[in-house]
Amino acid sequence: YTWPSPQLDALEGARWEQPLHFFLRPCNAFDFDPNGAAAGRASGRSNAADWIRTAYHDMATFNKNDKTGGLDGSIRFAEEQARAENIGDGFANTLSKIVPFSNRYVSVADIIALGAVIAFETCGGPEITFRGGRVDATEPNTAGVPKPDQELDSHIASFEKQGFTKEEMIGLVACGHSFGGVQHASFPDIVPELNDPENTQSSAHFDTTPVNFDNKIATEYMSGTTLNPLVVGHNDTTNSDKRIFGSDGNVTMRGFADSPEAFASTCATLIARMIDTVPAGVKLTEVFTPLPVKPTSLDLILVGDKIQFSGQVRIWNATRNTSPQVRLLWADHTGSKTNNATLPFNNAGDSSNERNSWVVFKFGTNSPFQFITLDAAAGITNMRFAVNDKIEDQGGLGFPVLDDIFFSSTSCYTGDHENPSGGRFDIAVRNGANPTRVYLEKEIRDATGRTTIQEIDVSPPTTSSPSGSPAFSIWSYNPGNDTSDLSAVFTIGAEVNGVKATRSSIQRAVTQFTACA
Ligand code: HEM
Repeated sequence: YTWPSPQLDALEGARWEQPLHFFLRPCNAFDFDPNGAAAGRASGRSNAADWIRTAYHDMATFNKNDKTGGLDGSIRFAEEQARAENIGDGFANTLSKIVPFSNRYVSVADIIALGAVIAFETCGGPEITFRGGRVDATEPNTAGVPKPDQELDSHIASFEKQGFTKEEMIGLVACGHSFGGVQHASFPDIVPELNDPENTQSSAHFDTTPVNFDNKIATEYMSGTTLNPLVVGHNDTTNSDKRIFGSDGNVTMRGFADSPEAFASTCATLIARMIDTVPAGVKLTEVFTPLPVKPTSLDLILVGDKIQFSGQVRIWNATRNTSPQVRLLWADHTGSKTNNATLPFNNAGDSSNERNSWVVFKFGTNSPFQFITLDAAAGITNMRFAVNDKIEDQGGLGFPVLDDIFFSSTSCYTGDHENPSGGRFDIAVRNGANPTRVYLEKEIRDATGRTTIQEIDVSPPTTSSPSGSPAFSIWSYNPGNDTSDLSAVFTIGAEVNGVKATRSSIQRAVTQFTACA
């Protein structure tokens, strides 16, 4: 895709930089057992397994006939979690970790899908094709997640309704049950209390490698050594994996046991289909690859007749040792294309996950990084980067920068810095931009946990508005003593020629400016 796209930029970071993978380091990490982890013991459960099960249970309500249900974040509703088909605390645990990573561009449902993708990719599984754009349900879905005590025919019918054939059912269950196990607490009739100090949650595992993806779920099943509690459980009524795995005479499972590659590629296909099972009307994004060069966190602030410009640029597939030299070249409103600055390497900033590494160059954030100071009238219109002298400009398009509407350093707060009693947001609007509306955007969660944007109108200039550059006018918003606005962070939105758009990726609070004179 072409930068900038607020939604794809956010999804690209979440999907490829994978901040969620820190919760899966190591893959047996489990954050909800103070007696186990605190005492240095294995809990027998893992965040990774819970995330995969959460994605499946959110999706499994899909009804292909009327295209309702599916992966839409409805598992976050207490009413769904209270159903017998969703027994256990795995869903609440998962959501408490991953939902904070959802935002205006990445829905709760996208983050649930991504949690499963990242669990597979971090813990030995295949790469899974990911798209974004899922829409969060506003109410619980109809029940429909399979339970272990159902008969084979009803499982076949259930997967059929979810959009999967019998063979695909075998695959999907085997892929999921490559992780985790059955807990005593949720299924005391299937699993006894294990009294194992290295399995404090008493989870009877589906295979001998419960925190990693591999085909042991199939090899152990085929060789008859499996301890899978849904295959060799003492009560045959709940041996659903046994009925499902054997439902085609073991043809599918034998294939998985014979070929780890075939199992991995089948899982990549089926898990991708599972997470792309969404209700009618939802249009998923394209599949996107990591941008080789990606500007992020760009910020402009008007200071007198100058603009302080700061931001970052991420270089994909690089490490500290192979770090390139990066120069920023930019064009401005005077037509000059020769401005340039060499970007300092952020020493803290080479990062990696299980699969990728990248380096981040920062400019204009904290010492020792210097602001790039622009003449306010000249501003900036477009960036290019020279990476080891090779020009990166998205095939000639460059990286366009909107410098028409941004915060002015005359914004200020009154009273205590920690606890302001008042203040003013000043917004610089370039003469000629002619917005019909300028507003502050506050990201809030609605009553159902979805992120929405609250807009607060900013007033056009008055004669007493502080002046800085003759190229700009100042619009202002005074929150009075509204403590919710004085403690909040905002981006700026504007409507120009009937088109509404967010102007900056950086959120600012009134206390990020100086005290009012
Ligand atoms: C007929 C279909 C299925 C049945 C009856 C079934 C049943 C179960 C049961 C009883 C548990 C134990 C839960 C607990 O103790 O809290 C479990 C765990 C799990 N299931 Fe399934 N499952 C099915 C399909 C799937 C599918 C399709 C996936 C994913 C693709 C999946 C992923 C998981 C995972 C990862 C766990 C482990 C959770 C943990 O260790 O905390 N299951 N399943």
